[in-house]
Amino acid sequence: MIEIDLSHRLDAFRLDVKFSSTAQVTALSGPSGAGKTTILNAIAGLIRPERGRISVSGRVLTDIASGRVVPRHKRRIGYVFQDARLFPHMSVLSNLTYGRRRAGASTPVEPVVELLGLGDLLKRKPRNLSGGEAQRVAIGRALLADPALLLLDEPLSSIDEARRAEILPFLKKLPESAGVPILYVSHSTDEIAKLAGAVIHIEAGKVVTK
Ligand SMILES: Nc1ncnc2c1ncn2[C@@H]1O[C@H](COP(=O)(O)OP(=O)(O)OP(=O)(O)O)[C@@H](O)[C@H]1O
Repeated sequence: MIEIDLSHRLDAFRLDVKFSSTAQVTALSGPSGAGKTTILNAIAGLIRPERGRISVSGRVLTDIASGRVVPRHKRRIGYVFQDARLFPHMSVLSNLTYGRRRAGASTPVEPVVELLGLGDLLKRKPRNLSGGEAQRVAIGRALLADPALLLLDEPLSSIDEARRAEILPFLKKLPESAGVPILYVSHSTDEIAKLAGAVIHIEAGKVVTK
């Protein structure tokens, strides 16, 4: 269960949202500039909202009123950005185990490699991966840090149609096989229909009921 109630201002932009979800995959949809990434950044602890409360699976990560703001490295939030942001000098395997070492997690590597179909890629450098493969590695790296919630910010937006079809099945089976709920930003109604159990629609910094 994720419970979000926050307000934040970025210059002229005002975010005021309240929602909760018990779905395994929750989609955040809405037009460009609506505030979706700002919500993910607040959950990940990259920004401190002016007001509000964020809890994930009963654990309070942010509660401005009581002064509780868990530092980002202790949040157990996996964050996968639009571009994979892998370490270019490291092999796929080193990229995968980096998050795990950093989080002090002991998640076994093999099931994640299998789940995401990375077995043949482990020795490669990121420059030798397709966009879809790189995103799968980024998701694997986030999963191996044993997150309580996985944030995916349009993970397929920089990937062409053919490669999207390649990665969608992996995303679909992720919550059940990895046991990690997902909050997923997407503009694509098709993707949302295929993946999400709940949809939160954001427009101009507010939750809109459709
Ligand atoms: N650091 C910042 N300073 C000022 N305004 C910002 C800053 N970051 C974002 N904004 C503004 O806040 C609003 C929300 O941005 P945000 O990135 O959360 O939207 P989004 O819904 O994720 O958009 P997109 O789908 O295009 O990624 C936008 O109007 C954006 O211009």
